[in-house]
Amino acid sequence: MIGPSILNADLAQLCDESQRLLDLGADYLHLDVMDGHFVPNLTFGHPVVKCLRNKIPKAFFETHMMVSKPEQWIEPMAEAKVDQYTFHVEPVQDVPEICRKIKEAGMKVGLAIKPGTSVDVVKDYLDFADLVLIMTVEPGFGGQKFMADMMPKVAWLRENYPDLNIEVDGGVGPSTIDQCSKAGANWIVSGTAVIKADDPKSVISSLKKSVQTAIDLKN
Ligand SMILES: O=C(CO)[C@@H](O)[C@H](O)COP(=O)(O)O
Ligand SMILES: [Fe+2]
Repeated sequence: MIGPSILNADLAQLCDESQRLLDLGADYLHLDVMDGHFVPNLTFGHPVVKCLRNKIPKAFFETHMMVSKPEQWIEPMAEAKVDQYTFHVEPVQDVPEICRKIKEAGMKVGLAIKPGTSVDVVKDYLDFADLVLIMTVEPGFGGQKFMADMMPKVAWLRENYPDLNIEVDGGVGPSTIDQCSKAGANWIVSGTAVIKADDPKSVISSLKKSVQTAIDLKN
């Protein structure tokens, strides 16, 4: 599954850019929501996601919630018809409670961890989650360098939870995808590498091929 991040796209053309990426083979849209508090950057929130949903009724929307109070945005994002609510566990006291509220609101649950957070932190919550997002850059900005030293987290999760959806996000593109897919990631976020490519369709298809090849080799 390949989900482009539109963070580094022309946000004045959010709808056209999103539709273009879906038409070029993207499986879902990864929407980066930042509150200027959990991360030192601001993007957009549920009003924009809702408008985008009105224009793109069918695609799978994942919101990557880089926010200090993820509980605050569950209802508005559900109203905006978000499919998957992926939040960072670092600022949260009661992770199972947030997971329960997300599910109750009708969305899938993603648990995200920053590079400095051990994968042990999520292991007690996997029964409540549909996906774990391993950040491969410090959250906050697109276009950063991929952190290969996050791959042991992915590999450990894949080894111990063969059916878990594992997403990587940050600096992933044609030159780094093989490390991710070999470690066991099956949901791939790619921003700059897709958006800035001369041929985004072939980038999306090469990312997919790498993931599929790794899955085939394991089976
Ligand atoms: O969540 C984030 C950054 O915080 C990501 O979704 C990036 O925006 C992906 O962009 P690239 O690193 O692929 O350019
Ligand atoms: Fe993201």
